[in-house]
Parts: sequence; structure tokens; C-alpha cells
Amino acid sequence: MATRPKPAPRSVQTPSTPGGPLRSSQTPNLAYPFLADSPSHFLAPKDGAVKLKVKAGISPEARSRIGVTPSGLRPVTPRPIKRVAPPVSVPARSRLERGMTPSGSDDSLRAYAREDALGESEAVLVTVRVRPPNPAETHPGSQSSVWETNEWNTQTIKLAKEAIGTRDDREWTFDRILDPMSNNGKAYTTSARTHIRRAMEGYNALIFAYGQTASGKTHTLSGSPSEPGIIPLSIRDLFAQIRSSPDREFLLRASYLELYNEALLDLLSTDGKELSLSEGKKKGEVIVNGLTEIAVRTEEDVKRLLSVGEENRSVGRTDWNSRSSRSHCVFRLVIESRAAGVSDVPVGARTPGGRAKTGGDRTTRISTLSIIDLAGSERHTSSKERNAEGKHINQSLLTLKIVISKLADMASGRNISHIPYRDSKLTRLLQPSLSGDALISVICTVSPSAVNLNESLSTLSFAQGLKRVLLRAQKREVVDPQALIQQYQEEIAELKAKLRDRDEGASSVMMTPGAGDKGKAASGKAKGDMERRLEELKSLILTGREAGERDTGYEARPLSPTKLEYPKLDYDQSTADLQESLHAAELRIKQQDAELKNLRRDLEARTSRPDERIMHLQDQVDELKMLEVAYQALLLQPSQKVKADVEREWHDRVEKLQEQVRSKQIWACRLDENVRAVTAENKRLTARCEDAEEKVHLIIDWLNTALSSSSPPSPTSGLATSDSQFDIPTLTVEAPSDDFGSLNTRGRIATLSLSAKMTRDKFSNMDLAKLSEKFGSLGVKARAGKVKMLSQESCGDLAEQAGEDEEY
Ligand SMILES: Nc1ncnc2c1ncn2[C@@H]1O[C@H](COP(=O)(O)OP(=O)(O)OP(=O)(O)O)[C@@H](O)[C@H]1O
Repeated sequence: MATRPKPAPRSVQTPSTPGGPLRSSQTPNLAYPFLADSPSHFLAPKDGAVKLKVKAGISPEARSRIGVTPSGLRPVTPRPIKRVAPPVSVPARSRLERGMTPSGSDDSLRAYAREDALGESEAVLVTVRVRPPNPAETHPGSQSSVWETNEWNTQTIKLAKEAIGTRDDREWTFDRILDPMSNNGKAYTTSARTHIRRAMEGYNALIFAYGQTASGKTHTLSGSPSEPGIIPLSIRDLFAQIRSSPDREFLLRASYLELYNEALLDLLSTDGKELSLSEGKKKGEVIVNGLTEIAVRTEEDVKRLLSVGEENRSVGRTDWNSRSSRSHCVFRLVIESRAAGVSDVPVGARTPGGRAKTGGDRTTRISTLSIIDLAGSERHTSSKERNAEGKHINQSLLTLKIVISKLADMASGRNISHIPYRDSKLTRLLQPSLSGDALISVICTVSPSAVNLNESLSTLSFAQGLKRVLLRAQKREVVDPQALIQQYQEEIAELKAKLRDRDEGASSVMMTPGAGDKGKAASGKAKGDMERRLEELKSLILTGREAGERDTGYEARPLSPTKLEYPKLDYDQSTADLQESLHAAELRIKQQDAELKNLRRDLEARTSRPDERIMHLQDQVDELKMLEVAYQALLLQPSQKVKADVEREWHDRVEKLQEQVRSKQIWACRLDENVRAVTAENKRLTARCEDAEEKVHLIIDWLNTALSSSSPPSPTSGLATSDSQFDIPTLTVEAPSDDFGSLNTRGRIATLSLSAKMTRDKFSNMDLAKLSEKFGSLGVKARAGKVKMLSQESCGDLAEQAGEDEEY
């Protein structure tokens, strides 16, 4: 382990005090000498045994809730079980309802309201802080930071192109970006103040820093004496809030633990024992068994407690950080508060009329504020021990990343069946908060150096995941008999009543003749015990006025001139460390100079005549109103673009239709021409048909003549005859060859003949009506320039003849 001291032998005795659950002790605390200054701040047994743990006064139920083991405790006087009202869950109040009114200028008021609003959202508040470059990262002529932040928009960050010639122009947006010039005070107001105040109102709050090693987590959370970080500033603010709440009483208990190589260690205990985790009674509740909790009454108490913890913390030199945190470190403060004055009414007290005395608002607000300095993710180092530590650190951070990404997916509606909280002790410890029971603020720290670009990008992607996680933190106001503040107040009321009774009875004891010296002495001692106990309990409960009186460390007192002139020199510090401190101080001076300049500029820019400014603003408002009216009117009309689109669409359609019409017209013209040509052809053919018809009539005449005449037809008719048999003469019809169509192109004369021979008798006896039976339908055959009338059978025969024959 790095610089964790060996456990010092310390005897913690188990006291057996019959006089009640809690006893004060004037014995100086040996393990923590600082406690000697204010012994009554811490609960210790009456018999003088070293006792730091506040758990001595907590009932078993309360112990399980706040995570204190019962081992080594005094027996707890059983108290009557009271009815426990269900927790009163109060939804987050709106910004306007909140009673915290800032003072100062308009600008500061706006900034305050914005900062306050950030913490109100149900999402995680994510701040990214860029560390200033250290001497090793500052090269003459080169850009000092790879990150570009925007002076006017404090929520975006992107890579500076000129710094590394990147083409990655992504812009990341978070709740707040703190540039290298910003100090811890700014970090506190933007990332923690709202959460501290909400914690005092009864909300659980978790603040943690995440980032690569040496990126500035510890600087942001713990800071240095000259520039206190978020933890000391939170404590200061918290006590200031107590001072300004005279109507409430508070009880604060602090603990400090670290997670080193997956082992949980109590930083306020030197026994070096590993703490264990267990499930609480409530679903998702996780308890750290055996954790020391110390009641704190002043800012100084917390500071001392933190410095004891810091001494015990595991830190070591790495290749990148001379004092690197080798563990995850958790500072926890349990805040209980109640309306002031209810303690004066004992439980079960009744009015003279027999009615129960209520004593006002009996609810207790209980919340836990946790501030965690995570160890930084890191690459392989030159030291074996550091590598082993680094493995554990990286593993637990990886689990945290996975858990966050699953929670983010769940928040965006994806069905996630399992979240691996149990894969590391860190996530197990954070489980109640991460599963939505706390308001969370995360400060993601990044290095300005190009060398660390990949780690910085990974930090930003973690931060983006965080932004998607949803929280459902609720104010916890309960009537809880186990609340420590309630137990104390009731005990105060009981002690007061007993002392009153005793005072009333004392005079009668004095008067009793049998009362001896021994009895009087015992009675006096018991009274003294009760008075001391009463004082101790009263001192643990803080009220506004008392906190102001007690908190000596609140306002930094001016140093004595001697101390101012001769600051203490630490010769053990290395030259490199001193140079680093010097550089940091120089940077701070530069930064303050710049801030001063900005403030001066702002001041000068501010007009000295407010009326003029109001008028100017009024003009702007009028102009904006006019613009709004014009916009509204424009909104009612279809936009120019929509109009142009519709016109273009219709124009295209019309053109298409016109094109179709044109092609139809061309088609119609051609059709017209064709019709005309066909009509002409038709006419021509009709004329021909008429001519052909005439010739057919001639043939029919011939046939009639042949059939009716007893003599063969006269040769004048152009029909050839035969004697013996009455052959049907050949009928020759002279006609232009084209009368019978295009086939008759080769002969000038067409000849019609009937190829069948028959006697006249036979022919004349033939029933004309049966002519078609004999010849079938007549066809016309052109052959070798002659046209013949043929029966169908002969048509078939002839069809097999020379190819020049054609039928129509
Ligand atoms: N914003 C800052 N202004 C000035 N100096 C800073 C700032 N942030 C970090 N530093 C300096 O950088 C060094 C490393 O910072 P720090 O120890 O806080 O890093 P870390 O992230 O906690 O590292 P690790 O994870 O290794 O513990 C310290 O010397 C610290 O003073």
C-alpha cells in the first residue's frame, strides 16, 4: 500500500455503564489529540475509556441504518417503541419557492438563479473542468490546451483545431464548463452549492469527481490552504446555513473511508481493519459495518477530522502525479434536523386537561451528503505496486462506467434486466445514490494536454452517459424514534424533568431527620452526572446562535503580523513540488488579474444612468414585440418555400400534360392520314369490285344461258363448244389483268373456265340450287396468266402445283 500508516495499537474498551445509554467524558482523546481541545464534542464513556464512535448512543435499528456495528458498544437502554409515521416524501421544490435570496447585482442574481436551477433538475448535474497546463505541458510556441471553451457560452466545449489539427468538430454540451482560469470557488458555486443546500433540506446528495489521473480531482475537491476545494467550502457553507436557521436544530455526524485495492478502510480508525458491506432493511440500502461516525459541532471539528483522514489516506507518486490518490475516498456527513424547541415536550406528556402535548412539528429531516474523490483512471506505470493498484482502480471505474451506461439506457426506456452494482465495491457503495435516491453532481476533470486526449475523450463520453441518467431524489422528513436528534432531544427533556423533580424533592430530603451525609452525597453525585449529561447532549445539538458562537474557525481571522511576515517554510518539500506550487500560484495570480480586468470592463460597460438603460431596454422590448407580431403574421401564411414548392410541382405537371397532348395530336394526325388513305383505297377497291361484279354477272349469265339453252352457246358469246358431249364451254372474260388483284400481273387477259365436263342433259337436269353441291363454292385461280373458276376440290389439287400459283 502506498503511504497508509501501519495500524497503531489502540485499546478500545467495552464500557459497561449502568447510568444510561450515553455518557460524556472529559478524558482527552488519545488516538486523536485534536479532540482534547473539545472533548465534549464527542461521545465517550463515563469511565474514561477512549471512545470515538458516536454509535454508542444509537439504538440497534438506528445503527443498522447509519451503518455502525454493534461490536464494542455499550448496552443500549431499551426505549418504548413508538408508532412510526411513514416517511413524508416531499417533491423537489421549484426554484421560485426556494427561500434563498441572493444579494447583489442583477447579473449575480441571474447567475445565482441559473446555478440554483441546475441542481433542481431530475438529471445528474455534470460539470467539466479543464485543468491549467503544468510546466511540463507548456512548450514555447505551442497552444497550451487542446480544448476550446467559449467565453460566452459556458456550457460547450470542443477540440481546438489549431492545437492538434483535428477534424473532430464535435461540440459537447454539459451543465457547466469550467475553463483553466476558473478557481475552486467557481467550481463550488456551480457544482456543489445547490446540492449542499438541498442536503440540508432533507435530500440525500452525492458529489463526486471523475477523471484521469492528475487531471485535478483532488485539487477540485480538497484544494489547498490557499485555495480550498469543494469539501472545505461545503462545510463552511453548511455551518453558515445552520447559523442562519435559528428555527431549526441540527445534529451532524461525519465519517471518512477509502476503498483501496477493493478493501474498505476506515480513515478515522487506525486499527486497519477492513470494513464489510451488507444489505440494509430497505430495498437497495447498503450498510458499511463498523464505520466510525463522529459528531461534529464546528467547521474546525470537520477540518481536524479531515486532516486525520488525509494522514491515513493512500497516496503515492506515479509517473504523472507526485501525490496521486491510490484509492477512492468517501467523506460522508449525516445531517439530522428538527424544528427548534420540540425537545422541551417529553414524549407522552399531557396537558393538565389530559390532552397529549404535541410540542409542534416532530418530523426529523435525515439526509446524507457524500463527497467522493475517485482515484483516476490510468495507464501502465513504471512501478509494480502502482500497476497492481491501477488494475483495481481501472476495474472499479470500468464497472462504474457500465453501471452508468445501463442506467442511462434504462432512463431512455430500454429494457435492462440487470445492473452490475455488485461487480465492484465502489458501485455497491454508490448503489443507493445511483439508483435514484440522491441528487448527484459530478465534476469531470480533463487534462489540457494532447498526450492525454484519448483519456479526456473517454471522460467526456462518461460525462455524456451521466447526463442521460434520471434521478428521483425525494426529501426525507420522518417521524422516526430512531433518529438520533430525536433520541437526544427526548433525553434532554427527560433529564430536565428529573432535575426539576429532584430540586423540588431536595428540600424535603434536607428536612428529613433520617437523611444521612452518605445519602446526601450520593444524591449530589447523581445530580452532577445528570447535569453533565444534559450539557453534553445540548452541546451536540446545533442551533443557529450556538453554531455561530462555537464556530471559531468560520471567518478566517487575520493572521498576526509576525506570521504574515515570516510564513512557515517547509524545507522537506522538493524543489519540483515548490516549482509546481509556484507555477500554480502564478497561474492563480494571472487568472485573478484576468478576472479583475473582466470585472473592471463590466463595471465600465455598465451605464451610470439607469433610466437611460431602462429606456434602451424598453426600446428593445418594443422592437422584439413588433418582430413577434410580424412573425405571427408570417406564420399564418404558407411559407415562401412551401409556395415555391407547390408552384414548381404544378408547373411540372402542366408541362407533362402538354407533352402528352402534343404526342396525342401527332398520333391523331397520323391516324387521320391513315384513314384518308384507307378511304381512298376503299373507294378504289369498291370501283374494282363493281367491275369484277359485272364480270361475275357475265359468268352467271353464261351459266344461265348454258343451263337454259338446248343448244350450245353461240360462239359470238365468246364461249367455245363441243359437239358430242356438251362440254361446258370455256368462258373467256377479257379484262385487265389487275381487275383480279395484284396476282394477275403477268397476263393481260384473264380466262375463266370450269374444269368439270358434263353433258348438257346432265347439266340442264341439274338443280341449279345444287350447283354448289357439284362445284362447292367457286374460287378464282390465276394460273399462267389465266383466271379460272374452280371447285374447292380442284382448288386443293391445284394448290399443290407450282409455287407461282396463288389463291385469293
Ligand atoms: N485547476 C487547477 N489549478 C491549478 N492546479 C491544478 C488544478 N488542477 C490540478 N492542479 C494541479 O495538478 C496536479 C494534479 O492534480 P490532482 O492531484 O488534483 O489530480 P488527481 O486527478 O486528483 O490525480 P490522481 O487521480 O492521481 O489523484 C496537482 O499538483 C494540482 O495542484
